[in-house]
Amino acid sequence: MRILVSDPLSEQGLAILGEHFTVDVLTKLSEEELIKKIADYDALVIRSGTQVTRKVIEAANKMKIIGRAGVGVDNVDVEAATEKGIIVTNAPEGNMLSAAEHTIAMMMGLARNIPQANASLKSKKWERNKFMGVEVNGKILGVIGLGRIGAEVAKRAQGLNMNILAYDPFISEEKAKELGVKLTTVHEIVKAADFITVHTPLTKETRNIIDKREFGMMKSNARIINCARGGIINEEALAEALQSGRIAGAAVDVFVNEPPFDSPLLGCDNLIATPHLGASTEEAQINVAVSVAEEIVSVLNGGVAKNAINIPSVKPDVMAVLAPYIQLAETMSKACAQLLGKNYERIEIFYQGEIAGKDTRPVTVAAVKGMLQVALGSAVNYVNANSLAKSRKVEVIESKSQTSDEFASSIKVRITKGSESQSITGTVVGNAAKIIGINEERVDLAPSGYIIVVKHVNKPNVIGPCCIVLGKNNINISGMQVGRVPIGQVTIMALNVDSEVSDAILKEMQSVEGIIDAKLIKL
Ligand SMILES: NC(=O)C1=CN([C@@H]2O[C@H](COP(=O)(O)OP(=O)(O)OC[C@H]3O[C@@H](n4cnc5c(N)ncnc54)[C@H](O)[C@@H]3O)[C@@H](O)[C@H]2O)C=CC1
Ligand SMILES: O=C(O)C(=O)COP(=O)(O)O
Repeated sequence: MRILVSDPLSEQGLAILGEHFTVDVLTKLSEEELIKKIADYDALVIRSGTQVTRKVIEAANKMKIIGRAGVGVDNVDVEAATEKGIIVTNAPEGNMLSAAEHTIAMMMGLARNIPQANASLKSKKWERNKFMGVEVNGKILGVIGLGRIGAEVAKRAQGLNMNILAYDPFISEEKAKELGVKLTTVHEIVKAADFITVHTPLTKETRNIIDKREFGMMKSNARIINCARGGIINEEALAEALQSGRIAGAAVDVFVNEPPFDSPLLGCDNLIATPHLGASTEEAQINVAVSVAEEIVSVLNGGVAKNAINIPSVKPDVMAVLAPYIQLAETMSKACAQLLGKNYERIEIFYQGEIAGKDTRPVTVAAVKGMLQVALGSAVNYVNANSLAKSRKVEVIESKSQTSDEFASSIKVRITKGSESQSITGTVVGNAAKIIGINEERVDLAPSGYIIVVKHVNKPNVIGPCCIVLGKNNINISGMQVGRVPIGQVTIMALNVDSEVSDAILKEMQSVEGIIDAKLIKL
């Protein structure tokens, strides 16, 4: 397999990849060059320098995984990758401390005009009065985005005796309390803070979260820092606020366009800037490169992606419990879709018992995958199953009940088209998965191989002739389950058979008096 590394990656990461695959390091490729080359590769490793656009992804016909050696994936069209079934993964923790330290360094540099004073002295000037600074001690630091990096910045700033206000709609009061941080709104922060720092991803919601209006509310001695992503703070509004003296200064590591040679910010004396150096430490680069390389080795060898952004990822201990159910759910919905035999408009997955208390998202994705695979084959995988279901307008419904009947945990998959539906129930006993129900009938079947589901009237001389058809055609029956209903009523018989059964044989079975239908499920 071949890996393309299109941004600088540390030797340690390259060595891990090189042990398993052919690795090409080709940096600074244009979009056109990348499109031309990408079809040859099974995985792509990037940092912030490569734009992985929809066009690039459309050309990536062998690609299984895109690994971002760092945090931000705003340079990847994740939606396009998901539709194409490509895993997008990152290294969420490897550069967190470096980015937090850089933020603190930028704040201190900003407070004491260190870059400007350094440049002045090196041009043989001794301007002690010009570079009067401020202390950070006792000041208010507003943190917008209190995730991994935001929280590390808050902790370090507390060490400098700063008081922290934070805004993050996804952080609980409890977590904020644990960090000793007061949660409030963006507007309260911009009004009160002496220093403001942003640490969100760049999204629709966070783009321009600090704009002209927010600068209008700030104190005149406010200073603002962006070591997250260009565009979270509107660059034109920031340049105007700096040039007009509306605020005292800014420190910026990241820009809307990089390199930002046309940015109005570079002309502002009260701006200090670095060329996207937040993650540029020896330690961080080893961490992220090793993390992403190990992830790629795991995925391309059929293992799991721990840090995937576009598939539900769960902790390894939870995964150990879920794994047999993931396989079972996929098999059951594959069986169910074959029984229904037509396009479907809804899949329902009912979780009962202990499993209902777990994070069942990977099991649900597996059920959706199993159903779609019947029609779409290998074009569907864990990454694109949900998005394919959505684009085909198939509703996915999960429901849960923690009360269990005779099994500690069970799953029922029901697939519906109009007024017709089919359902299959299964469970895991020890490590063995089994199908315990087909529609309302109780069965006990291994969920593998070939199963013929025969709908018939419960009366004499139906099952025998039906089995004779199989025997006559040299099909061995390895297991049989018959639903228990009163004589004269309709029930099902499920037959495990050892080889494939042709349509002609199924037809012959259907012609037996009392047989209503006979369908083959291939698992
Ligand atoms: N300058 C550099 O070299 C580096 C920059 N970064 C950037 O730093 C940023 C933060 O990274 P992490 O802390 O690792 O990510 P994270 O995912 O741990 O934290 C992001 C936080 O932002 C919050 N958030 C999301 N939407 C929000 C909204 N609308 N308003 C307020 N908060 C919101 C989330 O709840 C989360 O707590 C990312 O943009 C990342 O790309 C990361 C590493 C290095
Ligand atoms: O990890 C991130 O989000 C970063 O911004 C670091 O970017 P880089 O890998 O240094 O191009």
